[in-house]
Amino acid sequence: MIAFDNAAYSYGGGELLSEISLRLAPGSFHFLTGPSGSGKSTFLKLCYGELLPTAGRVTLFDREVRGLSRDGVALTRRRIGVVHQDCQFLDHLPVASNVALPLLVSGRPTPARDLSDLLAWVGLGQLATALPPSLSGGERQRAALARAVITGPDVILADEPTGNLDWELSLRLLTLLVELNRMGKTIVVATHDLNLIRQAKSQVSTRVLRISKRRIQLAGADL
Ligand SMILES: Nc1ncnc2c1ncn2[C@@H]1O[C@H](COP(=O)(O)OP(=O)(O)OP(=O)(O)O)[C@@H](O)[C@H]1O
Repeated sequence: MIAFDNAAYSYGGGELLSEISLRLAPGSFHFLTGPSGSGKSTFLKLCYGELLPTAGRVTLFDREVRGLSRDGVALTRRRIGVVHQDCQFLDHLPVASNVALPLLVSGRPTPARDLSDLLAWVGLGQLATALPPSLSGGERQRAALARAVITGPDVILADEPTGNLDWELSLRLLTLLVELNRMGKTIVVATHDLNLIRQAKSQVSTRVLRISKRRIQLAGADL
């Protein structure tokens, strides 16, 4: 589904990520860990074609990203939902409209029933008409997750989705990610939170990737 073959990335200085070769299989659940500044966000950006590898190959859904046209990249991105750490919303639009925005932008209809089901699933049914500035941190993250999945993506990438949440809210978000994985979605979560990873491991089969010295390795079972 997403494959790296000897891929590397450099922002212009030395290589930040080197010799990355891995496969994210359909339906897999991966965590990505590593020190601050080691390249976790950069790796996720390579996973959705926001960045192109500066060496080697990244293949998304059997198409090498470097060979994709601009439209090809846009179409590919529709199959990938991204939850950013610092999720941004259009503050003058209610939560429901913000969540539905990706469908609007891609010219697809938003069945009202689907939208209300999705908001209920993330626990925001009562806040559909609220404006984003009134949401708590946990509510914002769940709205961001709803927005990332409304297009029915095959892959969900989440960058420190629980970074600003307390443990209880982190668990709630994790439960939603686990449910998505059980529906067959491929999940990649960048996180510093080893407790979150341990908790996930008790619920679902996950693999942990760790960035160390510019390489990405499968972490041991010692988490
Ligand atoms: N657009 C950019 N131009 C130049 N350098 C960048 C750019 N984006 C990130 N970097 C640098 O690349 C390195 C890795 O950044 P990245 O955000 O991928 O790390 P991270 O592991 O996600 O960090 P954190 O855990 O702190 O979020 C950092 O040193 C960062 O300053």
